[in-house]
Amino acid sequence: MTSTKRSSFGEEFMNNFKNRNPGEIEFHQAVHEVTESLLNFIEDNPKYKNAKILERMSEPERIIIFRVPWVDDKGEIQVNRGYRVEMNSAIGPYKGGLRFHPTVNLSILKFLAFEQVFKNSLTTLPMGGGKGGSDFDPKQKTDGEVMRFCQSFMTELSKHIGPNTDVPAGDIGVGGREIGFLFGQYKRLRNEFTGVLTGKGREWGGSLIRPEATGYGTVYFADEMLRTRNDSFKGKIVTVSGSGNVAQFTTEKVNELGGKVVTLSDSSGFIHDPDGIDAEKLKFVMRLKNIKRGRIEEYAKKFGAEYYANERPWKIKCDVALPCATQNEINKQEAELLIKNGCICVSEGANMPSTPDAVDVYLKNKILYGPGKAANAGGVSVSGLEMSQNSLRMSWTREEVDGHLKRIMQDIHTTCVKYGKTKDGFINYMDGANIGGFVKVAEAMLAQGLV
Ligand SMILES: NC(=O)C1=CN([C@@H]2O[C@H](COP(=O)(O)OP(=O)(O)OC[C@H]3O[C@@H](n4cnc5c(N)ncnc54)[C@H](O)[C@@H]3O)[C@@H](O)[C@H]2O)C=CC1
Ligand SMILES: O=C(O)CCC(=O)C(=O)O
Repeated sequence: MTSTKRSSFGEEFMNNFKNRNPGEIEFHQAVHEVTESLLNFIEDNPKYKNAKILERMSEPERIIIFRVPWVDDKGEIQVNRGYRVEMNSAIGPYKGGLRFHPTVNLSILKFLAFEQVFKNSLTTLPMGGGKGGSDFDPKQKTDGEVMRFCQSFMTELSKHIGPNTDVPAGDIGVGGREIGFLFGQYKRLRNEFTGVLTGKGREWGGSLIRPEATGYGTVYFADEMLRTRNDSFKGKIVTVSGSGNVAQFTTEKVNELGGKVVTLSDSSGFIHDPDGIDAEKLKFVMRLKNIKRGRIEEYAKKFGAEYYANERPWKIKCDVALPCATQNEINKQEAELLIKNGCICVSEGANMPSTPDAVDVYLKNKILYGPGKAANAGGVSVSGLEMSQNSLRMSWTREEVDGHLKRIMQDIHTTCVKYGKTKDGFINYMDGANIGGFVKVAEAMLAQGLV
């Protein structure tokens, strides 16, 4: 096959895809990245091309959009929009988080749901892909307001989900509090106590290690990558962005493995603490973010660290960078700065935090780059284990779940190496994750006929 033919398939596919999804730039970005990785593979395996697998995988099986009316503390009616994108169920029930954030729109949820399909396939567990959420902003809302919103959101969503159909979980703005309110309303409406959501509390069907899993997994994956160069976290300076669920447990695990985390951020700015964010300081961050729901700037005031308003942490010199906040939070200039300052490894706790030209910089410089769909798959993996425990009506110990998580992250790493190793020995984890995630879903779709 000539390279002209290869690129013309890609171009035609992307043009059609963009015409079908006008203006959805994040969705375009996610599909384009996967397509680039898959072009040669699909040309070499015409069964996938003939069955239009990529065309089908980039079209959601179903999208549900609904009105979410609720009453605020002043007695005023508020109206938000709710979504669930059910992307692909070839290898299991739809599975993926809910995001509550004012920026939520269809493009963002379709990109997240598309990524989730590949990620869930990589976990080795039987989970399809989906994602949902709302443009509701939980910031500065009281617990009562959040509860009323969640109850209204679930009143509609409950018609479309179920433990064998679609199992949502948390994402940005959706943590233990929100999952509790959502679960309570589902149970009340359906009169069923089932594993319809993951990330539940320990006492009511949740799994140990689920809160920690995404952050721990991101660090386990980075550790696996470092091992390929006979290296480890010992003595490494690490920059982390975000200060929510993923950032917190990423920091905890880096500390445990002997590295030093020197930054955290939120949407208002970042803090730099050259002495390191140790266990005591991390406890303060957890209280600040999970209970007080305050701003990261307060860390600087408490511990005398530097605070940089409206900036991101990538100008700080580091060995390892772990973006754990949101999409497109590292651009080309920032990626170049990371390399210039000696960064040797980027492992993505967030979904698609690096812009395409930032990824090009990592690959051109042959640093260790773990894309989100591989590096942050630990969260959904333990969600899968939560579903297994719910089905068995059993709870596994912390050690058991952590052992499974470690093994799954190692398996994902092995898959990336299998499909991503280039002739000169460099491991292109992006290609590896995209091809490795694709094959299992594509084979299932071929086996199940035209659905
Ligand atoms: N919670 C989970 O299990 C998983 C989460 N992820 C991804 O990890 C990332 C973080 O999610 P969580 O920690 O769960 O959410 P969270 O709501 O607990 O924390 C989000 C953090 O990102 C920061 N943030 C949000 N928007 C930002 C912006 N525009 N600029 C700078 N900072 C911003 C927030 O201030 C907060 O610190 C997201 O990309 C999410 O999709 C990926 C896999 C699983
Ligand atoms: O735990 C889950 O089901 C979903 C986690 C998630 O949303 C993600 O992996 O991005």
